[in-house]
Amino acid sequence: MSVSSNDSSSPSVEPVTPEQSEQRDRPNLSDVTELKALSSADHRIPESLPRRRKPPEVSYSGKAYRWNREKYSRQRRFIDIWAFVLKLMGARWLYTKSWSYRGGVSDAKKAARRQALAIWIRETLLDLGPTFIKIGQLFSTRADLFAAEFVEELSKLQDRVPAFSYEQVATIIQQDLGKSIEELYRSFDPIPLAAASLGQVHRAQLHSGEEVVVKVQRPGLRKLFEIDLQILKGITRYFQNHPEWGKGRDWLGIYEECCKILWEEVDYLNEGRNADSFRRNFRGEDWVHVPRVYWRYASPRVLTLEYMPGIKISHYDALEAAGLDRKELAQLGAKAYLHQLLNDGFFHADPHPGNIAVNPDGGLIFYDFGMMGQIKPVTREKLLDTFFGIAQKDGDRVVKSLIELGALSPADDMGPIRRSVQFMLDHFMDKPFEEQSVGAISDDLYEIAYDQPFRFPATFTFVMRAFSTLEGVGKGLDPDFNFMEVAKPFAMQLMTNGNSPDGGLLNELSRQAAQVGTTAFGLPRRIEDTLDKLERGDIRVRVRSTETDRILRRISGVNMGTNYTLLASAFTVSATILLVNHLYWIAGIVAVAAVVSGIALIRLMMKLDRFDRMP
Ligand SMILES: Nc1ncnc2c1ncn2[C@@H]1O[C@H](COP(=O)(O)OP(=O)(O)OP(=O)(O)O)[C@@H](O)[C@H]1O
Repeated sequence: MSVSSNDSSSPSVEPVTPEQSEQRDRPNLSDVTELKALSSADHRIPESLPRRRKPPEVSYSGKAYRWNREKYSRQRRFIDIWAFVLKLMGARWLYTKSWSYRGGVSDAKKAARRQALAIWIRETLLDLGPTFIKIGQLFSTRADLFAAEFVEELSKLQDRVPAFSYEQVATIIQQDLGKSIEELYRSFDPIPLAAASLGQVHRAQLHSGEEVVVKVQRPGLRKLFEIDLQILKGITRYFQNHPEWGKGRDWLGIYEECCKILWEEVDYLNEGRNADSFRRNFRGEDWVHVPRVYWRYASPRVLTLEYMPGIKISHYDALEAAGLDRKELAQLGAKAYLHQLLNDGFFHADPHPGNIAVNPDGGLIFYDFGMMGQIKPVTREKLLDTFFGIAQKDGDRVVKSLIELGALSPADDMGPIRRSVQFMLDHFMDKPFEEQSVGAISDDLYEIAYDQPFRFPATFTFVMRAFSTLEGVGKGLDPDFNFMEVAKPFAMQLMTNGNSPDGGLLNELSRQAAQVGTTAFGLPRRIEDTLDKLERGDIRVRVRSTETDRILRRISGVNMGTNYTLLASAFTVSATILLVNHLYWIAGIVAVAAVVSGIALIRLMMKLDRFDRMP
């Protein structure tokens, strides 16, 4: 990472250009240099601290962002956000109308329009700033809620936003830690190593000599979140009450989930605690590294971490140049995730390639612990139950465990959902389990969930996203990589070593044997199942009686007959009065109405007579 400044007395913070930003994610040989720097500790950090900074208010594209300031006007945000929502609703309405397009509504054209809308949404979210960038990134995991084009476009939402000034960095550190940068750090690089929507990362050195990075939060972020989330609550309520969009969707629940995640992300003390827990979970493993937190230099908006550089896991050329085995790294990545999920129940919920690096010994370094997922032991038990259900292609068991997991909200009629799950099990289980791709499985699941009156909870979608992202990372490193293959021994170990809820596979089998035994002595299994389904309301019994039908039809016919009689009488009386008053034309029209009502009455009477004569 180059650290340079043209004017040491008054250097200005340059926003990272798209080229520089892209450079970070492309295979980059300079990463190897970075590793050498780690071993020799000869990187240069400017000794003198800059005094004046000019806040860069333009983005990489040269565009000024209205949100990039310390103070926000509630009214302005209200107008900007509602303008976006109204435009979105208008665009959506227009895009679904065939008459507005001369070219017609072929599927390809519809998809192209949806794609154009998705691109516009992504760009506008970037314009609307950090809250919306983060929400867009969160929604990019929700293929159960949004169509594929939108999810794909949102997943490209990278927070390439302007860095904020060194002056602002210095003020935040002084306000939060009560000391100036000079007092706290021997040196401090004014140019950020990375700048994202929520904060930026600077290299620094402590007076005790330790190399560190300082993560500083964007000024005014909490205020912006407060304003935006309040406005969004109003919008969410509107959507929830909308007759079409609110149907079957818990938008308020989704809003609450987003709020929880966003507030957790802006608390750097929480991120520090997460980093510590994560390191503790891997303390026995020398192949996973987590930067140490310097708690004396930490606050909700400032986090000082051990400097731990490495080659980004997606920089394949640099990895090869450093003599690292890509296949092995792919396995390690998957192993690290299975360890987190199955052993610890605490996992990194954002494993994009920018957050994982490799050190010279081939160990994995994890960054950014702002978004973590947690799976409680009881949830793990249910997950295992789901696993058994999938293995046995038992749709009932899968749905039941998913309900217990909170992954499915029980609906009045679970029949269609159960049938969809069973259909998926019958189809995707055609292939052996280890040949499945996580991406394909989650796509199937989301396809089932989309348009159904249930939603997956955030944890579940995080796990699926973490797995599919990781699968992508693994396949990039090693085209033959198969996540399921790596997962299988882990799952088998869990099932057989007593960690499983029921004490292992043998216990599970004996439990099932006992169950079968009980059923054999009692009612046949199918009757039991049917009674279960009846109790759950999955089976609807339709009782039809011809006699009741006949009576109902007759009652309804008699009702109609009364109406026609009334109409015919009213029209006849009116026509007579009009005739007496010499209003011949109107009288004629009303008389025709009276005749029509009379004919309808006669036809109805004949129909009723036919019904009565039917056996
Ligand atoms: N301890 C560290 N040592 C070396 N580099 C680090 C360290 N922590 C972070 N970085 C670098 O800074 C980048 C951004 O860090 P991090 O992801 O924690 O910030 P962020 O503001 O949460 O960014 P984003 O929202 O994009 O994930 C990392 O990708 C990594 O290159």
